[in-house]
Amino acid sequence: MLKLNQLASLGQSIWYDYIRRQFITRGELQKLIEKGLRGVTSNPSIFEKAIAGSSDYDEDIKELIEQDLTVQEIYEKLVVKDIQLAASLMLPVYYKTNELDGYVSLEVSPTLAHNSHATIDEAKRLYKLLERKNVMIKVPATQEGLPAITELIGSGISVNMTLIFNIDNYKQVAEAYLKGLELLSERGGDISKVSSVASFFISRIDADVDKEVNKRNADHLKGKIAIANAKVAYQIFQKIYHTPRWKALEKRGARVQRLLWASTGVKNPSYPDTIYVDGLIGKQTVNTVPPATFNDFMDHGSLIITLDENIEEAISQLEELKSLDIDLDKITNQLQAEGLESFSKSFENLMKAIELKIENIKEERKPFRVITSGYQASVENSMLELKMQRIVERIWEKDYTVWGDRPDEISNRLGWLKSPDVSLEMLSDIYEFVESIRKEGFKNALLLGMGGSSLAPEVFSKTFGTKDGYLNLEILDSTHPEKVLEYNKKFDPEETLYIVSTKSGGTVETFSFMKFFYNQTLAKVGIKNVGNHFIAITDPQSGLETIAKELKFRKIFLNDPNIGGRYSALSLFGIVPAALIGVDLDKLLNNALVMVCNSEGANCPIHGDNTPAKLGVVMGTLAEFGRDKITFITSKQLKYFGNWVEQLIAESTGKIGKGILPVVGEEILEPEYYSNDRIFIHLKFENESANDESVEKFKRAGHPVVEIILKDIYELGGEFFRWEMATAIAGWKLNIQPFDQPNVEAAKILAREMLAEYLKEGKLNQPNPNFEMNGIKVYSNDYSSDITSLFNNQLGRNAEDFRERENQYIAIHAYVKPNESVDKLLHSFRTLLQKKYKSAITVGYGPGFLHSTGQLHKGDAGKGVFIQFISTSKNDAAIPDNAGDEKSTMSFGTLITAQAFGDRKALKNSGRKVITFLFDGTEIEKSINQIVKAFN
Ligand SMILES: O=P(O)(O)OC[C@H]1O[C@](O)(CO)[C@@H](O)[C@@H]1O
Ligand SMILES: O=C[C@H](O)[C@H](O)COP(=O)(O)O
Repeated sequence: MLKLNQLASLGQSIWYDYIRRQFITRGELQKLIEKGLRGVTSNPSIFEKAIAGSSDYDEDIKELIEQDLTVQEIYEKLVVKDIQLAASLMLPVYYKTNELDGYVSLEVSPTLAHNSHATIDEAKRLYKLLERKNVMIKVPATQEGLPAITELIGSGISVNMTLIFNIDNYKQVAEAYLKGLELLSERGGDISKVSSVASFFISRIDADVDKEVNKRNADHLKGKIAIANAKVAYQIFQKIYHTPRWKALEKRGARVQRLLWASTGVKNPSYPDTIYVDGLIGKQTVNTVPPATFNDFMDHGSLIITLDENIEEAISQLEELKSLDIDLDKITNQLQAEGLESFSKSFENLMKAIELKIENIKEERKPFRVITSGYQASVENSMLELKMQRIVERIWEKDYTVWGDRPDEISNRLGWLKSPDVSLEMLSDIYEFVESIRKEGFKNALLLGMGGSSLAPEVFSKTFGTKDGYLNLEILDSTHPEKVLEYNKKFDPEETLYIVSTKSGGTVETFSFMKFFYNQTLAKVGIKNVGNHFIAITDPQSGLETIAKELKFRKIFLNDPNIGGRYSALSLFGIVPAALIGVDLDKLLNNALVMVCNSEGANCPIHGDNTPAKLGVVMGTLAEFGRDKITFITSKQLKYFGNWVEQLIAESTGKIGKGILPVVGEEILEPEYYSNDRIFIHLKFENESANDESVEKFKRAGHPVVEIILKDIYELGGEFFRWEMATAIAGWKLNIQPFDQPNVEAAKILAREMLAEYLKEGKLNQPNPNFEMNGIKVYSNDYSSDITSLFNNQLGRNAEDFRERENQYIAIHAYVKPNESVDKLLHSFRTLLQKKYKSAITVGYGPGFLHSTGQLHKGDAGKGVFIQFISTSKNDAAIPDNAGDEKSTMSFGTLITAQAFGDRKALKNSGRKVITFLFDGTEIEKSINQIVKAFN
């Protein structure tokens, strides 16, 4: 028997907490009905995401604009049509279950929740408008909502009472229902024809109670109270529907008002994903689940009655809560008020989203546009393939076979799909933490981390800047001793919060920074206070968690371990640093949620506007045609987003002899300097035209272009998600596993070997240079003895020479202290190289890029040629062996040199050409200039 039918035979119906037009019209709802789905619920947030996040409604909106309707009227037409369509599909269930199930719910505007009369009038009006028997009108269970339920039931209208969190409130709802039935009976109505559910919210309770429980170290109560509260409600339900008063109504055909478990998606990723389904199975109940929970339950949910089990335990858990001085009534009442507020906000946002849609449609604005330039047919074929193989749907079902034969490093790397939701739940905790930091007078935050643990915070710090009264956030991801020392001078430890950020909890650079700054801070503020200046962001049970506990860090943020570094922007790794500079995370994450909605399976890129899927297909398909250099042309303000997306694409796709090379920060030249291996991404704000002309030229020259136009910086929330999903889809297309980084380890091993030798012999064993030029040591694969012939031999005399091997690129690896003037120099060298070789040239600082593009450099088809600049340093800084201890066996200078030569060896071992220049750090600019001159 089908799983949902088995569940129904245990007395529980599963409804779906989700709706959107294509989900209904493309047959997905029908498929779920065939699997045993018995109802649908909606709420203002669901409609907000559906309408703002897709083009599903655009055709309707176009027609409605013609009719000169208000935004509110347009909204109503859209949702009424959705509910009617869904109700028609559900009608057979309604009849088959003898009118028990088969309902679709529509909520009255939450803004009316404190006005009984207005709610009643509105509910009646909507019911009439819907013209379907199998609909329920959703009414918030406020004090003013209670008389509404009596009147509505008394008028024969089926009602879904929503936003119930509290036991007493539930009793009031049940009482109002009974009164409604009695009223209907008095009025001569047929009480067997009316139906009702009481939507009792679950996971939001745990999310709030857990915070209080944490403060009291009562870990055993975490994740328990929401279910305990629901079990008590269920006991009350059973009592109410056994009273003589009920029996009398039942005789006349009345149905019980079933408890409907709502908010049953897991908000805390460390809890089992079906906890709020498995734990709440019992007779005469409904559970309305969001799509992710539905998939999880179908995959591994259990089918055992649990609601009647362990009631004593549930009661004692609630008692214990009281004894800990946690007032559940207060929390649940507050939750109702907040729930109402957030639905009202969604409602407002929804109106704004419709307004924007209307504008976009009227002005034919397209915030996302692909110009395929001759590849249209191939892209369309890939889209079809994507559709036929149900790739988007399977990603949301967390099906690892989209990318590989084994689940390893795939199944436990898909947590990012839920990051915006999960992070939203954590905001109040994070804000509380930020307030405490601000109150204590911290001025700076220095984030210590590499790759995925540092790039999103850098986007936030450089793009959003610091809001008044918040911290100045900077990022340290260079082990160059001069850079480390610069921060030591720049930031007074007394005013600084150090964010030690590493998923694995063991990255050598991050640990070295941590030990260094710990000792500096210890010297300044003393052992009692030093821990107060440090926080950790890491995975549970990582090495960092252990050490952070030992060193008494003021806070340890434990991230969902099912998220890889480059996919962590919208998780704690990105949002904690963002909160410290005052980014409005609610706005950012809601923006991401709209993109989540845009990327859903219901929004097929062929029949809809699933832009992440489209983008991923375009990236993957064009790469197969040799257009494997994805070149970002961005607004100045969005420059750092380029660095984040660079890691995402390079580390995800560059492996097993394949890869897409991201090119960011390139000077924009005339089309003649580019080969036919490019695809351009034009990412800009609206009303901005700085690069439009150049982009037009690229289009005219036959290059494919993707245009993405943002309204404001908060739309970056959506961009993070769009590119994550697109990269995952490009991975499918290219037949690679996008979540591992198999070649990163190679360079690490070789660097470690060098360091081990150093520890044994007291010096680094560097290879012998080929030749020296004015103090610059030069290393290469050939026998050249001057720079000009070296470049000619290794790169070629001209573009034709260089491009003999199709699609080559040059990557400049700079193991020097990053600063503005060096940056300029490196980029002008880059431009010179590009002009000469008419090919893509990238620049990255070491060792940062090792945690980003380094994977692709060693993992792709060997298309890169590498130029390393390594500067020694006069001022070195010792890396303490242990935090809190002066003893040191290695310095940052030694570490970075070992990393550079380790990577040189790793690149050579994998058959790449590498040219290395080693020079004195006091004369970086002079040295680079000399090299550039010789090249010229
Ligand atoms: O967060 P962690 O574990 O310190 O890793 C930092 C970076 O290093 C890498 O693992 C590559 O070395 C990246 O994937 C990651 O973003
Ligand atoms: O009908 C119920 C609501 O739509 C829903 O379950 C709310 O859940 P949430 O807490 O996940 O927003």
